Amino acid sequence: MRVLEKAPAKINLSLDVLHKRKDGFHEVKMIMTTIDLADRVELIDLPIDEIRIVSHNRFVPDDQRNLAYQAAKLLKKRYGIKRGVSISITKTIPVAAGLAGGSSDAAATLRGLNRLWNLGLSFEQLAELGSEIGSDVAFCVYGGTALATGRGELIEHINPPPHCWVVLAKPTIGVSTADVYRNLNLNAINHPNVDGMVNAIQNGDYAQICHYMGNVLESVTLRMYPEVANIKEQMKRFGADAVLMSGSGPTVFGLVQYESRLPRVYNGLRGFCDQVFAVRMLGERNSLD
Ligand SMILES: C[C@](O)(CO)[C@H](O)COP(=O)(O)OP(=O)(O)OC[C@H]1O[C@@H](n2ccc(N)nc2=O)[C@H](O)[C@@H]1O
Ligand SMILES: Nc1ncnc2c1ncn2[C@@H]1O[C@H](COP(=O)(O)OP(=O)(O)OP(=O)(O)O)[C@@H](O)[C@H]1O
Repeated sequence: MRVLEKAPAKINLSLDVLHKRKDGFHEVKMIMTTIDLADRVELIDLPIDEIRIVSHNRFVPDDQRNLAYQAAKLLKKRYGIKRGVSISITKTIPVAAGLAGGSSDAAATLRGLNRLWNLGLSFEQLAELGSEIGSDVAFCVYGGTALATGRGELIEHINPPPHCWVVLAKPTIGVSTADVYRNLNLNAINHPNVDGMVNAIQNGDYAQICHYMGNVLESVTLRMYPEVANIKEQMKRFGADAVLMSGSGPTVFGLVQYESRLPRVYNGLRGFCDQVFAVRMLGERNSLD
């Protein structure tokens, strides 16, 4: 049997870090939403008890380092499953980009294996398993739009933001999330108003959404990689309504309300970056279909 799952990327419309926890992780408060940029994860039964990763992307590990592999292994162990699976990942989401590509592949693997192996697990159970793999996986199990707290695994669903376009530009560098958190100076944080963002989204107020966009991790990544600040500047100059770095970066996204303004932003950025995308904000829970 064969099962196909869509694995969409996320962006953080707002990302605040409250403090460092005893377990070494940081307590966060952030708004995540899915966008129409997705990997494809295909799961096929194997006649032998083995997890196989197939990915024709040289930046994606094809062994136990792959988060999709870890998802399958965790499910097998937790539920004593003695079946093999081939996990074929077609990457569209740039790697190490701040868009949760690996986390979304892991979440898609959890959803897909739940179907392939008829486990009957709820999304809540899958999200709980996912949080053992990485902080972003729980959100990616559900997709949609959410306020995420804890180390990012405590998910509270909120309304989708109003429809708009998202232009993404990723410089050729890859960023280590652990390095960014490690270099964050908690005493010099300019905290974004995450509650203001929640209200703006619940009210469907596009201008206020633009107003409340903020990400404390920008301070670290922009210092490490000045080209990210340059891309932000260019995106503003080409007419995006609001511009922010996603997650720990280095991808920068810009919101554009009117389709007529999109070509100028998209084409302008193509001159600076080789990885540029113009996609729809999805934000609805059924965006995984
Ligand atoms: C930056 C974000 O992508 C925003 O959505 C996430 O906070 C990071 O999520 P992620 O990539 O799934 O992160 P994980 O794989 O769980 O953790 C990678 C590393 O980032 C650091 N980390 C991550 C999440 C968190 N709340 N505090 C942390 O300090 C830890 O050093 C950890 O070892
Ligand atoms: N399925 C996968 N796809 C991409 N990278 C993966 C995958 N599994 C493991 N990795 C490893 O994880 C690292 C980070 O990749 P990923 O694309 O998930 O980063 P990210 O988008 O910055 O994640 P996040 O936004 O959750 O911090 C890569 O360098 C790669 O070695």
